[in-house]
Amino acid sequence: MVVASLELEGRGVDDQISKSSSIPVIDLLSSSWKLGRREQLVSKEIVKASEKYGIFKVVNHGVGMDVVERMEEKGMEFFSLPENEKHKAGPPNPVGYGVRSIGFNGDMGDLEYLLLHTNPSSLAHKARTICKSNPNSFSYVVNEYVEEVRDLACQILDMLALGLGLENYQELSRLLRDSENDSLLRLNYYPTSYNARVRVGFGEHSDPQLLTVLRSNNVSGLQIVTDSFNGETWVSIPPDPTAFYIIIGDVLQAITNGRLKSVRHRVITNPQSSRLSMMYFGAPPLHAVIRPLPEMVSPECPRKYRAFTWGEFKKAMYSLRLGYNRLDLYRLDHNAQ
Ligand SMILES: C=C1C[C@]23C[C@@]1(O)CC[C@H]2[C@@]12CC[C@H](O)[C@@](C)(C(=O)O1)[C@H]2[C@@H]3C(=O)O
Ligand SMILES: O=C(O)CCC(=O)C(=O)O
Ligand SMILES: [Fe+2]
Repeated sequence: MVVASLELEGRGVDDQISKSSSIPVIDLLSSSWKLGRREQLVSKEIVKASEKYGIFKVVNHGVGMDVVERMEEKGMEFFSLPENEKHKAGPPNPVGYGVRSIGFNGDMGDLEYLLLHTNPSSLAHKARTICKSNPNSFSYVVNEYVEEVRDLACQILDMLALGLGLENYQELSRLLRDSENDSLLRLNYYPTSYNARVRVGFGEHSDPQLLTVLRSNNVSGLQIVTDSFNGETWVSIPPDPTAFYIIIGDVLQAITNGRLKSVRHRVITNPQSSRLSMMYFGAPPLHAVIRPLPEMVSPECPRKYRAFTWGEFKKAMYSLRLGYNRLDLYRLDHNAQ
């Protein structure tokens, strides 16, 4: 495993000091999917990174840079439209175009965004309001991007299953391959911070789904929380437009009985440049039942979460603030705490 150094930021939002640290870099080229010895080792590294940090960077990921660039171009084309045109694709209920307001419960951030369902027919419908001049070309570019990042997400899930010693290595990825999967694509555009002041672009939260595949332009802003000797510390994740960051979500934490961590993260705005990020949130079908897998439960590690459907979790999530620790609602020892 290669270890990348995280850049040292001066003072973060609210004068919190963010420290330098390191997060793992996984090289997928060395693990062409064959279940050989080398692949088993990489799988173990992915598990370790997901347990310790809940985030890691993937290089040599196999997603075509031309596909990534086409998606970024379409995104920028959209955010460059006049305000009144963009608003025709809003409000986000929950998908669509949004400005500053995040979710339905009063959360605000310094950004504009476009949230899309990855289901091709839902996307084709929305594309008519997003790109009136050429909806087919917009849907084509999004579908092409989603297919490639979904394949990457599935490869990571297969390797996680292998590294965790699950009986069926496709146990996790089948949830994203299901035609009824509820995955989303989000494009976030953070303008340069006004008055050179660093502001919250997207507040602290964990991602609710199985995992997130994140790619951004070469502008910093993403930070994660790590536990340190004097409490919690914000650590900056350096941007790398040629790579993807994989972020573990709440559902994967529940399925693995708390072994993999859904990392809390946020975005701060950049005083010099605007940031464009693209996130694929890999989610199961609404009816999928989420519960700790039997392989993850033992007398030493008793079951931590009760069973719930993704639909049930999603309903709760939309009724809660961004920063709420929603998995707490499903903890079996919740009332005892
Ligand atoms: C405040 C909210 C926005 C959010 C739904 C929620 O009620 C709580 C979770 C938020 C989040 C965070 C990760 C993703 O960006 C997102 C699309 C998701 O699935 O959960 C957002 C939701 C959103 O913006 O609609
Ligand atoms: O924009 C980013 O870089 C991350 C945003 C994020 O965490 C989210 O949309 O859930
Ligand atoms: Fe997130």
